[in-house]
Amino acid sequence: MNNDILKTLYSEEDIKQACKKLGKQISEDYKGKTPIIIGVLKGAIFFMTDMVREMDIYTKLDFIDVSSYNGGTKSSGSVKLIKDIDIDVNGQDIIFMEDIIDTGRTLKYLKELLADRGANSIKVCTLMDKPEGRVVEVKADYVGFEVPNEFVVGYGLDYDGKYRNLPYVGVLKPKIYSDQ
Ligand SMILES: O=P(O)(O)OC[C@H]1O[C@H](OP(=O)(O)OP(=O)(O)O)[C@H](O)[C@@H]1O
Ligand code: HPA
Repeated sequence: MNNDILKTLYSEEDIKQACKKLGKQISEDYKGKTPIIIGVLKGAIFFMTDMVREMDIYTKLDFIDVSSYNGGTKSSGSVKLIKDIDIDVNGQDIIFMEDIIDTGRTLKYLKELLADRGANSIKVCTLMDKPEGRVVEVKADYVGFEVPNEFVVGYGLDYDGKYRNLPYVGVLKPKIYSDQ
């Protein structure tokens, strides 16, 4: 699997430092509160589990699964809800945990969904933000890295369902992609 990687963008150590910094910031911002941390499956699993252990506040955890990429590198344009959260978010403070914001479609859909359900506040924490990929306007509140306009894999992010278990974030060799 490692042989498919052209270059590393963020090492395990880079990611660890980013989680420490963001965890500290969120702990300060949410002091005295118990935010509901919602991990956006599947890509955010590693980031979420590392992040919550860097927070020194009470939290409640839940997960939502949406999909719009059908395995390749291009967004299908429509976001599909696959698994909903269990917690009632009415009046609650929400922090979405994302691995990446690219076109912004996933996040826009999720923010609207929970705003309709009466959440008190909705913020977004993402490991990576790809501003050049944006199709709809949406912003993250906590960002680990601003990434160039390349399709990245690893640390939860997949291409064709694979590479999520790479412990770092990288770019694949061009011959691996079948849709670029
Ligand atoms: O800003 P966008 O263009 O909407 O892209 C970002 C979303 O795309 C990926 O999820 P995907 O739908 O591929 O599901 P996955 O997390 O299960 O891989 C990623 O994990 C984000 O949730
Ligand atoms: O660059 C990316 N890599 C993996 N999954 C993604 N989903 C949106 N953008 C990306």
